[in-house]
Amino acid sequence: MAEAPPVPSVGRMTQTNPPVLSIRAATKTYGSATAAVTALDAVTLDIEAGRFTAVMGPSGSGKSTLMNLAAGLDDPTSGEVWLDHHPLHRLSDEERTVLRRTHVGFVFQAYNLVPTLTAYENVVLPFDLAGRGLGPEDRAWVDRLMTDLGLDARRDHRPAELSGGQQQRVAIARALGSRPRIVIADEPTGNLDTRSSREVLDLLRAAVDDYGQTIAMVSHDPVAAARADRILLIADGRIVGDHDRCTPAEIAGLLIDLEVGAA
Ligand SMILES: Nc1ncnc2c1ncn2[C@@H]1O[C@H](COP(=O)(O)OP(=O)(O)OP(=O)(O)O)[C@@H](O)[C@H]1O
Repeated sequence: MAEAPPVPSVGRMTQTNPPVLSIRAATKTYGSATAAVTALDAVTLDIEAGRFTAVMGPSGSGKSTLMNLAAGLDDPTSGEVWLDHHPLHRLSDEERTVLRRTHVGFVFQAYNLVPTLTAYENVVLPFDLAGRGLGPEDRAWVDRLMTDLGLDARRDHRPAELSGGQQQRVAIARALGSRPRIVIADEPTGNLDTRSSREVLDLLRAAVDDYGQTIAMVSHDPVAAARADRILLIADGRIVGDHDRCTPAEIAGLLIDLEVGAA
């Protein structure tokens, strides 16, 4: 099976798990000539299996671009993106779509639930999209997720009949239901109040601790990022910091240093 080239021996010393995602010298440029914007600049990194990684950085620093490349939603201008040993940078759009359906779960700030489907139907939608039904094990897993996420009494409700926190829990159940190799969460608590945010972060943390899920989360919130095992800092399209678990205060300090450094 093909492999990503090894990551250069710099950065954190605590990496122990094999990578699910390997990005090598990935550059993404939008536009051309004088209007060209380098959104990502030769980024190299591994996202390890079974860990919760937070990606932080100022607005426009390249976080969404990085996540889009990681999920195969977009192509690097140059460089390599390997997802679970699949070279995304060499696949066609169609091949990437198929791989995404089986390998990637998404949680967005705006929930992105299908309004005409019930909570349960939304959760099992990835199985339908991937063209596979639910086996008995899948059913048991989805039922367990619905229970663990406190959604049993809301199974047959449509998104409009749910609170923001409940809708985000449905989105998390949908992302975890098909046991993807990686869950990509883009500001998952951005629209939630403090209590719902904490619940959502507890669930993401539990998915990593109890189910061995791999999660990469973009967030602006130091409290959210403090739940992660690793904090990646990005500025001007480059990784400028790579830290093991930090407190919210430490993360806030890192972000202030970034802003001050950029001023
Ligand atoms: N489709 C596009 N066309 C042109 N430029 C783009 C496009 N998408 C992103 N950019 C530019 O690339 C850079 C990185 O954008 P990106 O959305 O990745 O940043 P971000 O860190 O996610 O920002 P935010 O926190 O505000 O969401 C920005 O300068 C942005 O203007």
